[in-house]
Amino acid sequence: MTTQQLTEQIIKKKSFLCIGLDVDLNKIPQHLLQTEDPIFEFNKAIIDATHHLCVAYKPNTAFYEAYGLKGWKALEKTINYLNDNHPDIFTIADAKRGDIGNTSTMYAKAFFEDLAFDSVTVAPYMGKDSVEPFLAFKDKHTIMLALTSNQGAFDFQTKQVEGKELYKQVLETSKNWKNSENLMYVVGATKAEYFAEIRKIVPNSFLLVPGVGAQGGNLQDVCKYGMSKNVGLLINSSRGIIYASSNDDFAQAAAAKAEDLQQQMEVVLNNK
Ligand SMILES: O=C(O)c1cc(=O)[nH]c(=O)n1[C@@H]1O[C@H](COP(=O)(O)O)[C@@H](O)[C@H]1O
Repeated sequence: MTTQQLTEQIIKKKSFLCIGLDVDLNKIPQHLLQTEDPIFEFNKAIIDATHHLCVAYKPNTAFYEAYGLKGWKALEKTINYLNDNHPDIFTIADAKRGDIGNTSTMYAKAFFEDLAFDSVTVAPYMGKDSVEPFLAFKDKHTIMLALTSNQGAFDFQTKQVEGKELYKQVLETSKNWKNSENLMYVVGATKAEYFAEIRKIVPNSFLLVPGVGAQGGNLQDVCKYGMSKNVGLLINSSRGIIYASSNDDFAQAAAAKAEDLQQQMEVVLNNK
């Protein structure tokens, strides 16, 4: 998928919501545990109830890897279900990968070719030759961690390196990498006050913004400082949407939470 197609979808659906599919078997409704593939059944129900309200889904691979082969199968079924039924929706494998070049190429093949995700999250720590193998894939997107939503972001990311915060170095340096047009960046919603500075460096890049909902980030503040002229935001909520109810009505409850965020986004887009 191209960023142009993603932007068109945002305008059409009046939404830049990304729903995080972080499935925890301890949190899903009990009755699903009797089915053959509870993780997939849960995801399918959530997708069926929410696909008109969001433009992206982001399964975090940790929640699948934790269940071994069964979990990975459920991830494969989920991405296939999305690609078969909602090919217009942007898909993010939240795997936070990155390694020496030939290893990164294999990670990229796993997520872009074998599983056919549109994008994957990557850590910048190992530098250019660890990220460029991901960028080499046409119409696939590499979402690099810039300023994360957690407290630990202050351990390294905001520290000064040669007179500039490390996350700014990451943004500036990566702009010059080969195929950098395939880069997007992660910026946590809990760090809304940093968005204006970030937009000075990457005015047009898409930013994946987790941290709204369970982590307490504020949607309006993120939009105020982070929106680009082409919107340029994908705002993620995982637990705040998918665990809205643990009863039989879980999918409808998730849809209600997603709709609440979508409505707020529509207001922002109308006032843009
Ligand atoms: O890359 C991410 O998506 C990510 C980066 C970050 O800085 N903070 C962050 O919470 N995430 C992910 O975004 C999701 C947030 O989930 P909730 O807090 O439940 O909405 C989880 O899958 C996190 O792993």
